[in-house]
Amino acid sequence: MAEVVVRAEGLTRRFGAFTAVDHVSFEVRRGEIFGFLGPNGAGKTTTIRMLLGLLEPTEGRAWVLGHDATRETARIRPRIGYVSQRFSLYPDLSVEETLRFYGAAYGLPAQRLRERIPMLLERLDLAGQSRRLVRHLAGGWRQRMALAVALLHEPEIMFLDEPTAGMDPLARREIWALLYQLAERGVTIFVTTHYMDEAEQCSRLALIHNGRLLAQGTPFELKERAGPKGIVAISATPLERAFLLLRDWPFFQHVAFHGARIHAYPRDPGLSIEEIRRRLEEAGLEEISVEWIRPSLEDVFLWLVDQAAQEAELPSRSGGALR
Ligand SMILES: Nc1ncnc2c1ncn2[C@@H]1O[C@H](COP(=O)(O)OP(=O)(O)OP(=O)(O)O)[C@@H](O)[C@H]1O
Repeated sequence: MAEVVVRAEGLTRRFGAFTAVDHVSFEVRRGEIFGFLGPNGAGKTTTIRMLLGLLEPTEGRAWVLGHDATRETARIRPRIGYVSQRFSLYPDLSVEETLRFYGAAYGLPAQRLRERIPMLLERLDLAGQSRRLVRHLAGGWRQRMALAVALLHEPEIMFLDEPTAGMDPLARREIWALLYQLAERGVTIFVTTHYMDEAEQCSRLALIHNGRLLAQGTPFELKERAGPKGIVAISATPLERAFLLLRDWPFFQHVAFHGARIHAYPRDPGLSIEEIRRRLEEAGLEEISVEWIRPSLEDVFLWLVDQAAQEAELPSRSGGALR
């Protein structure tokens, strides 16, 4: 198994009485695309800031490349790259000038920059834009620029905080293709997202909500948690009535609308869907369809959030939606 390059143990950060990150533990291995998935306000940025040594943990510890993330930042920084949510670039510099500027600021030797800049422009498909001023670049291109800057010093780990926030689907896909290329070259990617389709593309995921890790594993493993048969998808008319009935029956631990259907997590994998159908019929519902399906990551996430809320008996704090 590949070496562990990021490790968090009970990482916790409080702001006054508010706990933004609550005893979070995970490991990231070299070459992985590790996704940190959670809605707005879940604690993703705060976790990254602790891993980067920008924020001190209130409790717990983290190690990056074997060094203490809080005390040994000087040894870590030259080996990692970071693209923050609110990175800023100089609008009056061209793409190539920007790379030269940051390369010099990082203290990279001129000869290394002469090799590195054309290679990055090529790899990030920026060669055609090299003379363009940053201020004339569209969002997706700016994001590539930010990636190129963060890659100048050949980092072993890239920390990316919602690198595709606000982008159109095509630009998002292109950024993800780049992340794959980087991972194939052995760069470890630690990426936060609230997009489910992006989470699907990660080698491993940690799901975070209200500062707590709800689960971690590969997308496949997380979906397998529902049990061997998966979950039950139900449609019926009227759908709202079916929802209220299903929610009150003891067969399911979590019931949620999913477009024009209802997705329900069975308490018992031996549940008979014929029985559910019969009960819906007896209740006078029409156009009934009941079947086993594989859950999506969104199903898994909503189920885990619901479970955590039930355990804590607290309403969910985070208003942010996952897409
Ligand atoms: N310096 C701070 N002082 C007080 N509260 C903070 C501070 N930084 C973050 N928080 C709070 O901690 C919680 C987690 O924030 P964080 O930015 O880590 O979430 P996130 O998952 O990255 O979400 P987003 O995608 O919106 O950035 C939020 O409720 C936020 O308001």
